Amino acid sequence: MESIAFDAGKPRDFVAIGRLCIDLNANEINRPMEETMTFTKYVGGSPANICIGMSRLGQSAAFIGKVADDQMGRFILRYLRDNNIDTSGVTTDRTGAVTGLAFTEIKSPEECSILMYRDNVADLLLAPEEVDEALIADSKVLLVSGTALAKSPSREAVLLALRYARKHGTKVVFDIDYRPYSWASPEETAICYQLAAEKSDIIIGTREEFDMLERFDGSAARSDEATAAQWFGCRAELVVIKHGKDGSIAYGKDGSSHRGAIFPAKVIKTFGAGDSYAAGFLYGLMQGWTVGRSMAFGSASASIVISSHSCSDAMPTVRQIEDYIAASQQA
Ligand SMILES: Nc1ncnc2c1ncn2[C@@H]1O[C@H](COP(=O)(O)OP(=O)(O)O)[C@@H](O)[C@H]1O
Ligand SMILES: O=C(O)C[C@@H](O)[C@H](O)C(=O)COP(=O)(O)O
Repeated sequence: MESIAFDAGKPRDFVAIGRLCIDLNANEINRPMEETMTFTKYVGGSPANICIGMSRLGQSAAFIGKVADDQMGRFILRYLRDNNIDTSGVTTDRTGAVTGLAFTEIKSPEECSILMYRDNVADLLLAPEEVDEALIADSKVLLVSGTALAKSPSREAVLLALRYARKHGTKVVFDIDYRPYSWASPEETAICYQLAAEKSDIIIGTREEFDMLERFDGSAARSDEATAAQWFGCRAELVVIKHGKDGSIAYGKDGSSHRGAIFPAKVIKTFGAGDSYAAGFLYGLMQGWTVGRSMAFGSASASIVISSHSCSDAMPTVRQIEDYIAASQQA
């Protein structure tokens, strides 16, 4: 498969559904959390990061989600608007729910972890009746974050969004985005993930995330080929499996496969790699580029973000990625 066709007649490029949160990234890096005293606040949440990435790349983007009725919620809304993202699909909670927080621990470039505070979070209170059908109908791509399936009513909201996408010919990109602390059990996770994966055109995840999704589908150690074949039996036309610093592999329904190499990076922290990769990769696909070229663009985007302190705020422009690729080719 060389490239993917999107509905050129739709006015908006991209809409994402899922969580809008706050990242608090350790300022004193290369230390355990116990010894970290100060943090910098950024907008976070994997689908928010990808949406910001798409907007930085010049794509018209919108978000469907829910924020808390507090200073953090207002900060998120303002940041999205400042980044040219249509927030008409973002509602504000009125029940006293809070904004999800992700404190990041940067012990070393290889050893990063995230401490999440996600009790009573507003993002998981998005209700089906708050999903704007027209926003999905008017967008070429709907990006679904798997974490939004973790609880009702957000779970039903996402399933309805998938239905709207199908009805209106909007391509669905499913980013598995597994965050264990959001889920009651691995069994619940696998079953909900399957409901979304079987309705998706492009599925992106790490090997570990696909293993979670395919928990009931055979042996523990599944090959990437077996994973791709399973989802081609449903609706998928492209399955992308990410392998950290070992790069990525994309399988096309036509039997093709493409390996994505990595670009050198002065790694500060590894989180944000997947989100920036997704933004760069999807941007490439939406330009009609080949899968291979789109993967390279995504990998370079990831290297820029992991060499930076934030995820959302560090999302690069097309020019930055092109310059990064050119510089690494000269080195
Ligand atoms: N240490 C690294 N150096 C350079 N690129 C990296 C590194 N880690 C990840 N990447 C890039 O980011 C992509 C996604 O990273 P990965 O860690 O697999 O996803 P996630 O962040 O979702 O777990 C990889 O395919 C690769 O292109
Ligand atoms: O997704 C979150 O809630 C936290 C993110 O904002 C965070 O920065 C992160 O973990 C990024 O995830 P990744 O791109 O999958 O590494």
